[in-house]
Amino acid sequence: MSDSSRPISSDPVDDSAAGDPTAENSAEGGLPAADPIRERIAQAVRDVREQAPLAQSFTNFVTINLVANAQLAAGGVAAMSFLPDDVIGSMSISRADYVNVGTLQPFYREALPRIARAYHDAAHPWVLDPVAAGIGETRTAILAAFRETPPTIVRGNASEIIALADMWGLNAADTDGNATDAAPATSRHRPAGVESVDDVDAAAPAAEALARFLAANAPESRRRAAVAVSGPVDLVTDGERTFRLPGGSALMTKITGAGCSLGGVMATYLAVADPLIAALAASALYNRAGETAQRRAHGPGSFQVELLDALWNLTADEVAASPILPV
Ligand SMILES: Nc1ncnc2c1ncn2[C@@H]1O[C@H](COP(=O)(O)OP(=O)(O)O)[C@@H](O)[C@H]1O
Ligand SMILES: Cc1ncsc1CCOP(=O)(O)O
Ligand SMILES: [Mg+2]
Repeated sequence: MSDSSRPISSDPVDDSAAGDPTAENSAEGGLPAADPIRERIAQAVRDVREQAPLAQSFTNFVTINLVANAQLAAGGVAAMSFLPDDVIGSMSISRADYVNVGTLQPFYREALPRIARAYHDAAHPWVLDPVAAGIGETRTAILAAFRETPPTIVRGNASEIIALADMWGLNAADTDGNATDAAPATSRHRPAGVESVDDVDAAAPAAEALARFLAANAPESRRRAAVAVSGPVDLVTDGERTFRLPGGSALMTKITGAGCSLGGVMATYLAVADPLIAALAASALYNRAGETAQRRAHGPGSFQVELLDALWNLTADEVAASPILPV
């Protein structure tokens, strides 16, 4: 008996089933093929493969291996550390960093705000993955502290983005990106552990408010920022422009670390590109890679292997041609 809730393909590999992303783009009012954003995405993919930039990670210990392997497969270089002196000292060689609060230890409460302060003072670009935002006193204290020294990109699922915006006092009534003195330290909103309980579209106002806040409170030398919300259709915004990126595979929810490794790869792209392009490029790469992997996999195990191979094999033009729909 088959179980239709199991998103597992056992069909033979047929890459002709890949569809034509260009046709999907024009059918759905996507960015035109000649839009400069597409060329900048392709350039970011090529630059990472040519320059192999280091993007350092302070990440959770469930998915740390997949994060490193995904960064390598995208063409970057990985280094993982949990020591503030290591992370801060390596800022001179790491061109962008990735911070993920999935599995916290008590000492991270002091370490992570110190690292974020160092990033801010050095105008060092970084991606925050606010895994399980809204859950736990230590995580809430750390995420609340980041409001003073905000990241360049926030990447999370819909519930995490809503919870972080809520925690920082950036609800729909405060969408101008201004910091308020009276931000609540806690969030009323909670994901189900590391899983989202909200639709991506429900997170759009929070994502846009968050992106404006990040840009307005970034170090003076770089005032640009982005927020990427992942789900069946991803949403990427810099606070002024918002895009939907359909695609990917439901099997991405059946391995642990699809979101974390997407965040790590976003940091890799942030090493060579501005925040909006980095967020779009990584999201588009993951969507196309998820589709390729689903066609080839027979379940979650082979899916993870195929996902890494697809991150490696997709061409810059294939990534740039991915459906990107302005909202
Ligand atoms: N139902 C789905 N269909 C297609 N792609 C999905 C689906 N759910 C998640 N993805 C993709 O999986 C990756 C991780 O997203 P998500 O599961 O939302 O992150 P997280 O693991 O942080 O919750 C993203 O590339 C996203 O586009
Ligand atoms: C299962 C788990 N528990 C704490 S962090 C983590 C990994 C979350 O990974 P992702 O957000 O990419 O699904
Ligand atoms: Mg996640």
